Amino acid sequence: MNKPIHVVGAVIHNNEGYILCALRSENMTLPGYWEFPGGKIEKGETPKSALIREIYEELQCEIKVGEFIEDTTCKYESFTIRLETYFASIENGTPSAQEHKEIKWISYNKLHELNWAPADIPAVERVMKQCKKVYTNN
Ligand SMILES: Nc1nc2c([nH]c(=O)n2[C@H]2C[C@H](O)[C@@H](COP(=O)(O)OP(=O)(O)OP(=O)(O)O)O2)c(=O)[nH]1
Ligand SMILES: [Mg+2]
Repeated sequence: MNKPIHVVGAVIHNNEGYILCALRSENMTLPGYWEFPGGKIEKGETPKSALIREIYEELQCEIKVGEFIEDTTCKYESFTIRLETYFASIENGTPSAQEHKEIKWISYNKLHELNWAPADIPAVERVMKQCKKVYTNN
């Protein structure tokens, strides 16, 4: 297996159980897949500081990083990704797509309807389960 590229993704949620989902554009790798916004951790960064920087670059807003969700390694054809996901909430600003083809808020119980990047599937499942507990008490 190639050495995994360490990537962080933010599961940005609001108080009504909607999650901000981002569609990768034609000029990115994995075009046409939905993902949690974020990107590669750079030298000297922690997952949390990388997420804050990436979200500012990609969505022009400030987030507060919360609970850890998943750590998944996924082998694609020409590279391997280690994706760590964290819940996050918006502290300042309104998300605006700088690099993605589209961003949209989706209710937690509809997340499975999108065409997710393969590395995201375990996180999507965990988010759906955790949100279901919070919003339906079971
Ligand atoms: N950000 C993000 N990347 C993901 C997810 N799932 C997944 O397979 N990836 C893959 C796509 C990319 O091949 C790789 C790195 O993500 P990226 O392209 O966002 O990296 P970056 O923001 O640092 O962008 P760049 O500087 O390399 O252009 O991880 C996800 O949920 N979020
Ligand atoms: Mg990115």
